[in-house]
Amino acid sequence: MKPIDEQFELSIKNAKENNKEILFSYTEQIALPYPHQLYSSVIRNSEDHFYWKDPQNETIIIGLGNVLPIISELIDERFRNVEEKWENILENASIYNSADQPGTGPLLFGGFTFDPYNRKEYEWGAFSNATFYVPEIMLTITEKNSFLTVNSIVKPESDVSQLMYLENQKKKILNIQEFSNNFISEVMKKEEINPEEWKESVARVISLLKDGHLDKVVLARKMRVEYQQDILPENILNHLLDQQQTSFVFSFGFQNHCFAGASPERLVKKTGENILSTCLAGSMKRSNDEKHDETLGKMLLEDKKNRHEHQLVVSMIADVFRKHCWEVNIPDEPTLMKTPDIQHLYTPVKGKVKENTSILQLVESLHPTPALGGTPKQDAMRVIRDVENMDRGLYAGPIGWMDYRGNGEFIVGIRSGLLKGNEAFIYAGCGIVADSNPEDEYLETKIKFRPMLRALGGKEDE
Ligand SMILES: C=C(O[C@H]1C=CC=C(C(=O)O)[C@@H]1O)C(=O)O
Repeated sequence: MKPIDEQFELSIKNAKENNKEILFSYTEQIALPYPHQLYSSVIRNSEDHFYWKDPQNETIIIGLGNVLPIISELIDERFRNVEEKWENILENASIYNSADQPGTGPLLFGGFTFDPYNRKEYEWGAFSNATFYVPEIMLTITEKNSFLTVNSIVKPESDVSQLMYLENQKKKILNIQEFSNNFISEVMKKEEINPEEWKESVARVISLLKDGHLDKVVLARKMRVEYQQDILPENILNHLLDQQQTSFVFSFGFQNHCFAGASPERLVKKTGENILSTCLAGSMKRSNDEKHDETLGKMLLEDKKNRHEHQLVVSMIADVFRKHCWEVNIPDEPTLMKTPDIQHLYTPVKGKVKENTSILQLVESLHPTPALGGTPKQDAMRVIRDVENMDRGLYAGPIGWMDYRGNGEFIVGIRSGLLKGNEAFIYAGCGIVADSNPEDEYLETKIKFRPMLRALGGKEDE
């Protein structure tokens, strides 16, 4: 591969000849100059940024800056709209990448809100129904290698000074020396939003489930935490990385808002023709005592209500996979997935996808699974809109990335919160079925708030 300056000049020539703006992207393999403890510091002072890490540390992707936003306010068409815009950009792009590693080269990072039909609350003002962007500089760190990608929009009038600017920007990501600190300013106020009303909503939904055609509805609620000073996303990320090593850890900064969390739930991963999804539903608290923790796990595996909640998710994901795949692999029985605060029933679903099926088509077909919405899907969404009385924003929505080769990974944005100035809004929900109990569901959401509360430095509830 030719050096970056030669490739850049070729791209300028190309832009001039065709009289249009093109995306220039150049990826090189690098030796990472610092240890992983510094990763969270990379996002410091960067308004638009993202950080992504899967639980196995297979792929860490850190992006800074935003050279190309792809935003959609469409409702049903938002997935296709993002895909079309992305395809148009890629058609003319100048891409130089000799690595065949997924997650390198030009890549879109972002997310879809949970329900574009719902009203918007002020805290989610920065995010559209679909909010994605291509970062200016990006690090991709795999188990064995590290790659640096720079992206830039080349215009007919561009010159090499643009490249000098990019070289400077590269230093931002390569010359990190200082650790993020763990400092979080004092919590001034911590409030659960309408907890009693929420329990009443759960009771209403239970009676609907008892006499209607609905099988399951997931209801969520929120907490608001207020601090003396502005929250620094890098410090929250640092905490999440320390505390939630078995989850996907993400931070999505956009226009001074940051949606961050540690989600245990993959929506879909696509690598070539291989796809993978995770059915995660049915929950039980954990115990510090190993024996008791095992007993709790066994109780969960044998509990009829939780197995029913879980099976609805498996059936739905299996249907979507059977539609899009020529080979599907689903274990007969769930196993347990444990995070520090809670354990879940877990079934991984694998498939080999038919040709020409994109990751966004899969995201569209899967979202929301009955782990976040309910069954039947559309009726459950209507009930959530009616009774939840809240804008979920990106909470429980598909959050993730897709590269220019069509590989990518999306999770559902749970165990998460929105950081905005000196306020944090955090969210937790649970699956309601006919034999649920409002008080138990309330206690379950309390446990699900813990990972974010702990990361935010707020006192954890018992
Ligand atoms: C909706 C959430 O969790 C989902 C994922 C796993 C288990 C769940 C449950 O047992 O209810 C939920 O479906 C949340 O954490 O906010």
